[in-house]
Amino acid sequence: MSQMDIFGASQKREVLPGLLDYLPGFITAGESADLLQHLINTSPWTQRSVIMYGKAVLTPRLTAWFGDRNIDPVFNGDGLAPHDWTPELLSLKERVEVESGIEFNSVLLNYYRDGNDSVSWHDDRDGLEGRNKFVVSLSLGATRSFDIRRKDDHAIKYSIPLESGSYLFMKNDFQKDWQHRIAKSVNIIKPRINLTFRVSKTV
Ligand SMILES: O=C(O)CCC(=O)C(=O)O
Ligand SMILES: [Fe+2]
Repeated sequence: MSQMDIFGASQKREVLPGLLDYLPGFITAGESADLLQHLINTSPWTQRSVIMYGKAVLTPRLTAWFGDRNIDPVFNGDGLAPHDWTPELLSLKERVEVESGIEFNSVLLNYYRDGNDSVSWHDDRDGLEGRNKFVVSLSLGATRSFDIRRKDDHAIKYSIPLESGSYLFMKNDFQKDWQHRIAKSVNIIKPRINLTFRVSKTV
């Protein structure tokens, strides 16, 4: 898998023109470290299960979902309503809205305790509103590789290291044409939290 040349960038990089923008240092190192600890300690973490080959399997990561009160819980992995926004998450939401120009109504937190935690190939379309599924992803803590591949040709794939404090904007047809994952990485022992701001369907 080729490694994209995104090192040394201090401003927005168009990783895939019109589809994927990467902005390192969106949150400063100090604030990222504080937020990581705060979110680890205070978020209502749950481990979701998915049905695979007819059996319930625990997903290898912890999640917490926050959002507006009118969000349709049917589309959440465990069918539960999102938790109410916290002041910290609301302020991050406002910052990503200014940067992206999109108004979001929910955020999914994924907590990767170490390199054994992961998320397998998928796209982010379930439960999201609109034709184009715009998602902003913030990363805190350990750098993990964000792998992407084209749905119609899995040989077209890239790996983007998501640094602490970075902002990734998945826009236009990215979710329609590409899949993404965070693979396991045995030598990573530090935690990482990823926040994906979404426009979820409402009731
Ligand atoms: O952890 C990440 O960077 C990606 C998380 C993700 O793909 C998701 O929550 O849908
Ligand atoms: Fe995703």
